[in-house]
Amino acid sequence: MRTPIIAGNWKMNMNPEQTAEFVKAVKNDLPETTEVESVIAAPAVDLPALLENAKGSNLKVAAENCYFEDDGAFTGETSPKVLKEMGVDYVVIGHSERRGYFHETDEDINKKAHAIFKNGLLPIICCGESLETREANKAKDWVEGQVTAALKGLTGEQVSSLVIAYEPIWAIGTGKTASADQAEDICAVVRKTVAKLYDETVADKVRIQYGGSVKPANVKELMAKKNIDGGLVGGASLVPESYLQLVNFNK
Ligand SMILES: O=C[C@H](O)COP(=O)(O)O
Repeated sequence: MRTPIIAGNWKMNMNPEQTAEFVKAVKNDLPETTEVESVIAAPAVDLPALLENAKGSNLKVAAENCYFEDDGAFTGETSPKVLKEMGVDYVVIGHSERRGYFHETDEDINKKAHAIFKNGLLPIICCGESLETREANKAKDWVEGQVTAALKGLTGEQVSSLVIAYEPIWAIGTGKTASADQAEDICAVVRKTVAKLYDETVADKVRIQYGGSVKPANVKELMAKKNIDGGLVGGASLVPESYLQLVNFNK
């Protein structure tokens, strides 16, 4: 009953010309949005090209980040209000690269989640542990803590509609995928955390993605798991053929 959601996260890898070419190459072979939601998260500078070329297709558009204020003196930031005006659907927040390189805190991520909802967008909230945390057997507590902090003050209705992406940091861009069982294990913790904070109905509705070296070769096995409703895909989302195999994983 949860619609699978496969989102490419391009990170800082494409320009507007490449964006336009990519969308032209995939737009006619995407599944119906009721069957699988196909999303691309692109850098802010590529969003106009992505939106323009995706018009009338089944491709949904995400920003890779935004600020938690709508406007003001915040040099270099991206307004969630303007993202909405442009026609963006989702905003990725709390990616481990933003937490690590740009020092984003749980509190920032929570403020962003509120700002995203205020503007009628939907967040894809990332969480995930480092190798050190996993080896110390603390991955479950860590992820539960991140999810709890990110959702603070959101309503059950809001949480039912958002997406949580579990991305173990040690599996990102390393070629080391968490095994389907390891991924399922923590995605189940994410759902249990939502049930504990809200209730079973909200937990049944929230969609949970796994991210970390997802590719056409492992997407089916991951998507077969009970608590995995999608993927947040970096490297393998940059090539049209590979992206199409990912979003059409069930064919
Ligand atoms: O947001 C996507 C993740 O960071 C995964 O990246 P990757 O598929 O290149 O490992």
